[in-house]
Amino acid sequence: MNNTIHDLLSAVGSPYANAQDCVDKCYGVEFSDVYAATLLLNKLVNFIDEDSSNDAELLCELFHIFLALIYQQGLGNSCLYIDDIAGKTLWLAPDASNQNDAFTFTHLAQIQTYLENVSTGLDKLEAIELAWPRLYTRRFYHYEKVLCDAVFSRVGHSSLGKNMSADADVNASANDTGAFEQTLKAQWPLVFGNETDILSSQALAVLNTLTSTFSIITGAAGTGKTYSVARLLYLAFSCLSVPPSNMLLLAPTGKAANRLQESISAELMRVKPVNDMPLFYQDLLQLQPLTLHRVLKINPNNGQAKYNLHNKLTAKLVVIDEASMVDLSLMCKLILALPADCRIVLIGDPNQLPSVEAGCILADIVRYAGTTLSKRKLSTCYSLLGMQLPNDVNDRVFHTEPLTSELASKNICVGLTQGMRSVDGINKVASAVLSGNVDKLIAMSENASTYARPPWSFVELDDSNDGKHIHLTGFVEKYVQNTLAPHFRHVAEQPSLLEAWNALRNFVCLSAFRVGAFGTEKLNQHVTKQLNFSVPSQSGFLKGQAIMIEKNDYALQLFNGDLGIVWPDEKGQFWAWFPNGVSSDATCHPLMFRQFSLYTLPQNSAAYALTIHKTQGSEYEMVDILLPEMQEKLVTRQLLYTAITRAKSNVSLYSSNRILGQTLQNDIKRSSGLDAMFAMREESMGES
Ligand SMILES: Nc1ncnc2c1ncn2[C@@H]1O[C@H](COP(=O)(O)OP(=O)(O)OP(=O)(O)O)[C@@H](O)[C@H]1O
Repeated sequence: MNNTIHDLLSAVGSPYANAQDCVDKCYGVEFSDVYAATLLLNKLVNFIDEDSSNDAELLCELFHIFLALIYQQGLGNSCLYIDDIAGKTLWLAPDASNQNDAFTFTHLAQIQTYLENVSTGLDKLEAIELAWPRLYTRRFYHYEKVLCDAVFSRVGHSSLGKNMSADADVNASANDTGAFEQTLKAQWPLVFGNETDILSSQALAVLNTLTSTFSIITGAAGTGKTYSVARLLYLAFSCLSVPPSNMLLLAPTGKAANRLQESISAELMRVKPVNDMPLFYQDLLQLQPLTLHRVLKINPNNGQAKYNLHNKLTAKLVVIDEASMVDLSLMCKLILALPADCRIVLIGDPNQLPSVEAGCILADIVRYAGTTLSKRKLSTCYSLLGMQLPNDVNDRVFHTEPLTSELASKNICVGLTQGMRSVDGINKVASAVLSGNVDKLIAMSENASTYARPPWSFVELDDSNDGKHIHLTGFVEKYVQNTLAPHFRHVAEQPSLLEAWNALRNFVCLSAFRVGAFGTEKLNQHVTKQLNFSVPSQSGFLKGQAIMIEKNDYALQLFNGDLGIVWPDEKGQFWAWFPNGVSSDATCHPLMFRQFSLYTLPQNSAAYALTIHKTQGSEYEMVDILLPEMQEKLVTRQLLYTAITRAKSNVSLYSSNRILGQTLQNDIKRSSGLDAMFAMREESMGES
């Protein structure tokens, strides 16, 4: 068998003349996908018997199965479900112009027979793992297995302090438990002062986390996740004796880590012991959130982590914020590098956009394990504080439905549901998006018409020329002229940097993409054009201009996605200013800025309008969302949900009915085998 893609493709009797032909005929497939699938097949033919290696139909089918696997991984799926492709046509162009293009797979039984015929070869290939009906590349199979092992090995061990347990079924040291309870009762008024009869979901989430080695706190934006984490850190030190030096606060991106620092220190300031500030408290305030890449010291050239299975991190408590953005491979690397007795806490909103790379770990675990606590766990939490479990305690934290899995009885996850920040209307709008309910979304907007500036408005754009709706053509120019340019003119007119920054952060215009008529590039160009002669400028930068960093610069501590503002110093010289979080020194202004020369900044761009992806993890008072004028598969309900939940007070969506309807139909469902692995593990535990 020859080694070139061209030869291999023709040898397997594929319908393609060469790799480019395959790319042209399989809509969405990239050259690298064809290359990877060809390499796999090329290797496999060395390990299979002569009959099979001469069976053109089998090889052609295998080539396309490998191609589908690589293609699915590129879309963020960790595996390929064979039953999802059997008998189906893949890669058909949207206009379906040429019926000969794309590929139709044979039926399930035939694929199963093919894979059985080459099963010995697949084993020898070592790059592929078949866990029928799932097909993986070995790497992703290994990642899911590591994660499954980590969850199961940890959830069996609810723990308090060093060797303690809150659960009745695990042996506890009475002395240690007593000391824990005593300190907890003493510290409780400081952290959850008014919760003396009924515990909120936040308090229960913190107590659950303190008594578990693996736990999750989920909730939409503003439900108090950070509020809970700050109190968890405080109690972990005071009640479990975990020193801040053994705590790791992690986030998936530098920007998310910066934001976490801002919000955590603000929350920690609120639980500050008033007159008698213990020394450790200063250390807690100094706790610097890091990215996962940074803490693991991942070599950007080869992806190898300095800290790993054989060289573990020193940590007793690890909190991973924005966990929905962490991909499978990175999470797996982190878990391998953590000591077995280290508590792992995942924080995030599983309904937001999943990670850019493959995986949807948070959503997978939460779906399988549920977000409610058992009544027994609730009683334990109340009794730790010497409180009685009320008869009418909020139902939502109980297991209200029959448990579907063993893992669901392990009290892994507490869901926070009450919005503490945004007006209630925004949470309802976000829920309607998640349930895909277009009519409800539009109706909610009509009901809101009595407000001066409604919490939610849907501004319908249309092509129909009926005179009733804003016309799609020319919309962007008008929008910039009437809304976006005046906003930034207002920012530039502010008397001080701080006021300009606050004005800038008050409002954001979000678009789904960079390119296209409704893309951020076009919007930014239009704003620059509008403001060019009416706002002071220096070296091509306008006063009050929003600026976004596009590349990490560890030396300058500026990270991809960091947002800053162009503003003059007292001598009139323009600089880029980036907020520095909240100062722990109460005498300083709460918001400090770091100042950078405009000439030495890492790669950056004007940021009058931002993509939704770039604002994941940020919040604004008011948000405008522009959906693209064309139907796009990547514009999904998760994307819209993420955009809407950036708003604290008001959100306006500009789109047509048709595009909105299609967006809500595009529901990201990533394939992963975690559910199946969890179920198999439970089954094997049941048997043993
Ligand atoms: N129990 C509470 N009592 C009073 N204020 C609260 C409570 N819980 C949260 N808050 C306040 O509500 C706001 C939002 O909370 P927080 O930032 O913790 O939410 P979040 O879920 O972390 O949001 P995001 O996902 O956007 O980071 C904060 O100002 C916080 O101080």
